[in-house]
Amino acid sequence: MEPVSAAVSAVLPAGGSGERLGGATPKQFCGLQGRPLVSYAVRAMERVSWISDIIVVVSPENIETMKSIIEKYGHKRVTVVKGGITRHRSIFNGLKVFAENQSSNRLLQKPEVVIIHDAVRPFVEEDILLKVVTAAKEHGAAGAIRPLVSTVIASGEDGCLDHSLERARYRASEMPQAFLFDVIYEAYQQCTDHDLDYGTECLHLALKYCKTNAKLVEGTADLWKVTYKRDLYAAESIIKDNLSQQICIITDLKEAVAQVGFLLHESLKSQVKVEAISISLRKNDSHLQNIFSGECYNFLCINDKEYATEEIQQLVDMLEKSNIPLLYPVILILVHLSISENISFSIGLEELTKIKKFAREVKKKNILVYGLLIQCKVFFLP
Ligand SMILES: Nc1ccn([C@@H]2O[C@H](COP(=O)(O)OP(=O)(O)OP(=O)(O)O)[C@@H](O)[C@H]2O)c(=O)n1
Ligand SMILES: O=C(CO)[C@H](O)[C@H](O)COP(=O)(O)O
Repeated sequence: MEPVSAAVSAVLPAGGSGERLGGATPKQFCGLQGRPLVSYAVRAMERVSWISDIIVVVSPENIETMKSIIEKYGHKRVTVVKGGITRHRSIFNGLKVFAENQSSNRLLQKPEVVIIHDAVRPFVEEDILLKVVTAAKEHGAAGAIRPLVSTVIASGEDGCLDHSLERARYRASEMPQAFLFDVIYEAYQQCTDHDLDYGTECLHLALKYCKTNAKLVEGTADLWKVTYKRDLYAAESIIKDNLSQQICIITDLKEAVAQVGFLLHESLKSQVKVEAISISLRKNDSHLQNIFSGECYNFLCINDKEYATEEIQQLVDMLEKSNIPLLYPVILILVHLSISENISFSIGLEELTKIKKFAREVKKKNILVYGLLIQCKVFFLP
């Protein structure tokens, strides 16, 4: 991926009440796999190293809730800003922290490009963010689009069909969107109260007030906005699916063990995202740290040592020390590969008891340890 050659920050409006979803808790604070929806969107931004500040705009009564979410999930580079009564007013408040001195928030460094992304669209990836930011740098504004699912029609005053739009010509406007900061800030400053109270489209404000025709970028299907209750269930299923789709295979440097890891990698890679690393855990490898922060929750450690508890303990220590909170159960499968001429397992009862005890202990930390013994017999040809 080409590096981004502009200062970029992001504003995440999260100040709505989620009327269409219903219930007492606004949708951005609803838990998915035990973690609030807004935290997924913040995490998606935070993972992108070239985004400097992340502004989360929430209603005044939810400021403390948001601050505690930031604390609990260890979010970094986030500033919480008080929202307005409509989405446009919330976004405008978010932008102001880069342009105006305010009593409640310190003035932040103005970015060249600002991303605007609804906090209730949790699955935004770096590549689409990069596309809209690059296009915004060139065109002044850019936004993700999707094909329409249904035809848009207009009804007349009598409640009957007045006209319909040719579906193939129109697109649904989604998020993320990105703007040259000066363009979108100018548009918000110029726009009317009617725009702020009834408008739904930031790209439209840039066009109307700054004559900036946004570049439209084809987005992926999972950019949709959580709006109704069924969307929460869908989002939860996607999260579960993503978690089971990544595995990291760790082998030590011994040739036979590394070979097994390689073969496993080859056979799994068409089905799941596999990271295979061949390291000694003692080296506290930074690559492994990156895998943790990439939110991989499944690890397969293959070794041929008789006493692997020490190694698995190191992995657990590294997991705990990594910045990511252990939000879901981490699965650690310990494969003991015994390659010998004899059929008997070389791992002793004492070691098995130790592993069982260790597994019971770490289960309390949401880390599930499983053990597998594989005996390979070596045949020597005369
Ligand atoms: N006063 C508002 C209203 C909305 N939003 C945010 O804008 C995004 C998209 O808006 P929408 O899906 O319409 O959210 P709600 O307004 O909460 O939903 P509803 O219209 O069903 O009440 C959400 O992240 C929402 O929290 C905001 O920051 N401030
Ligand atoms: O899709 C969008 C941008 O075009 C917005 O997310 C959408 O307009 C928000 O509007 P509403 O609050 O009415 O759902």
